[in-house]
Order: sequence, then C-alpha cells, then structure tokens
Amino acid sequence: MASLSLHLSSLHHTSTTPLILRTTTALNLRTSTYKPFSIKSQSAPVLSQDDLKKLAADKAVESVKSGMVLGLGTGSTAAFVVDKLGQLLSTGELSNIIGIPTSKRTQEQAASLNIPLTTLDSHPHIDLAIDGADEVDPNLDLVKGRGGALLREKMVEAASSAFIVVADDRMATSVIIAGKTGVEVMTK
Ligand SMILES: O=C[C@H](O)[C@H](O)[C@H](O)COP(=O)(O)O
Repeated sequence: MASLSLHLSSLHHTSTTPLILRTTTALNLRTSTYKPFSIKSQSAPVLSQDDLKKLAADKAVESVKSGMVLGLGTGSTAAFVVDKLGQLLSTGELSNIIGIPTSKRTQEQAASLNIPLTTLDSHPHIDLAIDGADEVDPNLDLVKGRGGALLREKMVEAASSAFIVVADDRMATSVIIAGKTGVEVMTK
C-alpha cells in the first residue's frame, strides 16, 4: 500500500491533522536530485463520498451514550448515523437509547433496525441530535432542509442539549448560498 502523508496546513487549511493520500493511479514524485520515481497502489481504494459520510457518521456516533434520548436527522448522511446506532444496539454496545426521528423516512429506517422511538410530546428534552446539512460556512452557519425535513429537524434540534452536524467537504462553503428550500406540508 502506498501512502503519502502531508499536513493540511500546507494546503492553506488550519488543521494540523495529517492528511493521508492514497492513489490507485501512478503518483509521480521527484527526489531532491530530480530523479523521478512513481508510486502506484493497487491495494488502497480511493474513498467514495459514501465512504466519507460513513466515516464521519461513525465518528459522530462515538458521542452517543447508553440511556440517551437522541434526535435522529434526515438525509443520506443521517442515514449512516441511524445505521450505526442500529448496529451498536444489536451488538449490545449501546442500550436503552430512544430516538426521535425528524421524518417519516428516518422513522421507517430506525424502526426497521429495532431502534426504540418516541415523540417530542413524550420526551421534550433531547440529550443529543445528530443530522446532516446542505451547506456549512466557516462560522458554522448552516443551510438545512433541502431534503425536505426542515420543520421537524428544527423542532428536534432546538430541543436538544447538544447537536452534532455531520457534513462532508461538498457542504463546506465560504459564503452561504441562498438556494431553494422547499416549503413543507405537514400531515398527521
Ligand atoms: O432536510 C434534510 C436535511 O436538512 C439534510 O440533513 C440535508 O438536506 C443534507 O442531506 P444529505 O445528508 O443527504 O446531503
């Protein structure tokens, strides 16, 4: 496996976390004597967007403790969070959690994974909500709701003591763009 480690600070990034680049195509490098050489890795696959979402979702779920009341977000990223919660419940690594879903989609997914569910009426105080976002700016201002679940997300996330936003690099923006967000029609 070939890997190249460099610091994000050299890429005008504030983090000093090492960035590991893996490539399946030849990577041409020059030594100080300008003798070119190449590294080709066949064994380290490039991570897909879904792989990155899953990694970030798994990291967020590390903050979940047994016994918590959880706000369950909506969208493709939040779905990885719900998947992970279901997995940890099934192995017994988490117990006694109860979720409040922010959409019918999330409710169905959580139910299919045997995650116990409740409502804001029954549990008006939520320990932790985890959700995705459509845009994130450097001040951590967010655009949410383009997946059509804004109202319930706002209600659940406003009732939470803590809120973790799981967002991949596609969501990072220097300025929030006022794009279209749907108007929801809520039914019972
Ligand atoms: O209404 C939907 C939510 O705000 C989602 O969290 C947001 O749209 C991001 O969705 P995704 O994780 O699919 O990119």
